[in-house]
Amino acid sequence: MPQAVIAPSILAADFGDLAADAQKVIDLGADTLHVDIMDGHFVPNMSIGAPVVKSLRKHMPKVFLDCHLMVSEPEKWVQDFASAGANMYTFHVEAHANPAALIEKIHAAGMKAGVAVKPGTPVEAVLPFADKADMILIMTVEPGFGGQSFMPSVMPKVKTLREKYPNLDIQVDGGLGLGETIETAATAGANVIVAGTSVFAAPDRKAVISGLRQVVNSKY
Ligand SMILES: O=C(CO)[C@H](O)[C@H](O)COP(=O)(O)O
Repeated sequence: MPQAVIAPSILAADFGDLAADAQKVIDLGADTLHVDIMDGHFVPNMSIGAPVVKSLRKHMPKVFLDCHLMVSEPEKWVQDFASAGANMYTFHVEAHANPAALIEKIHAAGMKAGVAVKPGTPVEAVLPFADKADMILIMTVEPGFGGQSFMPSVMPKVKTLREKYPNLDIQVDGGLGLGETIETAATAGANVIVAGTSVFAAPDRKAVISGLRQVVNSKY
């Protein structure tokens, strides 16, 4: 299993002071920033778009920006996000008819490509792309909102992927924090951990980031 990657979701950050709040979690030990993009159509909520990624990039030239596109037309935004400075572009398998072609397009634009699945979508939907994508994201909540409860029922998807792809980056996203949720996800084989509320709302963010990392890295 690859090493832990701790990716705080800026959905839970202070949007009025975004670059500074995001930089704080990097300074406290986070590896990357997870940037949630919602279009109000694929999910029943709206968040931010490429201009905010561009601003973040200006303030933090070296931080890895892992962008999760919860949008109905992921193909439409590839160039905008590449130009804005995104490092990874993760789209939903449910939102595109030809994921392999979209992965190629994302790579051609100079970004890493991730493929995400909603809780109700079987893992078989992403298996054909697990050796083409740089990361598979198994959603552990229904996408659209931060602060929801982790769904352990999706862990068999993580286990299946980990058994088939020992070196794959497997991301989990939604409701993760110290305690039972990270134990469950790491035991199943997840190594890229998105955590919004549990990091940004914590009195001791550093302890949460290092605690999540320790649990994941204890599994291999
Ligand atoms: O993708 C998301 C919602 O669609 C968020 O990244 C996710 O919910 C993380 O937030 P939290 O850790 O607060 O649950």
